[in-house]
Amino acid sequence: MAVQERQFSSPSEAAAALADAVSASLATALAARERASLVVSGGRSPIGFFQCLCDAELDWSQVWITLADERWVPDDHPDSNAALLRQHLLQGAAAAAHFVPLWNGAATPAAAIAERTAALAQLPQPFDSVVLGMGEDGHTASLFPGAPGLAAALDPAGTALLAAIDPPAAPHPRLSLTLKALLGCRHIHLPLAGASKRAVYARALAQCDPLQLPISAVLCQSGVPVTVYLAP
Ligand SMILES: O=C(O)[C@H](O)[C@@H](O)[C@H](O)[C@H](O)COP(=O)(O)O
Repeated sequence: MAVQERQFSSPSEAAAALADAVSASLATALAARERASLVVSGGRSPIGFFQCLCDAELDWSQVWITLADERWVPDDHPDSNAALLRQHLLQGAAAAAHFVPLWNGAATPAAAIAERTAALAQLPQPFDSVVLGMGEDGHTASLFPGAPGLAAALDPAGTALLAAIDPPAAPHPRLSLTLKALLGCRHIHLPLAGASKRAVYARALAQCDPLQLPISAVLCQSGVPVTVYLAP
């Protein structure tokens, strides 16, 4: 396993440390390769991290950003992850970054896969950093337990970068990066706050059964280093 744990006394301390680590990974990438890439998750918990990261002193005009997953709603909908990013990350210095959204206005996530797969080629790959989240059902990105197509989206030998997912118990159809795409990176960061998420994380590490707790697919692999930022 390639998991390193870091403990923090509050979610805001964890968010600041995560922003420092991601900005250092982007600075290293820019020094070595001219362009850098970053994949981030939506949901509620990354807002503090986004607000710290957007002020980082980087040549943001050479940074390409996309999402680990998107809810299939217009990009001005309150549940849109793209809207969240525009509001909290693509601000200040980071407004100069190139954002490659997953939502493209197609009727369904499945109908968007071919065109958005081509769009993802704009990002330098492997991605420099992937920042994931985790739900209390063990989903990460939009790889939800019990969703039709989950096994294919979790296949490390699969070739697809995107999967259309209908979460059994969460709102909106989704377009998600597959496990293959998420692992195509130099480093994965996973911030986790609260006792319930910590308990799910401990089970996922112990059981390593991705169909039950999809985050296990990230935690129980050894190809890509994973840093977990734990906060109360
Ligand atoms: O669009 C999404 O819903 C996400 O990308 C998802 O994978 C998220 O990271 C987790 O559900 C955690 O969400 P919270 O941060 O809201 O707890």
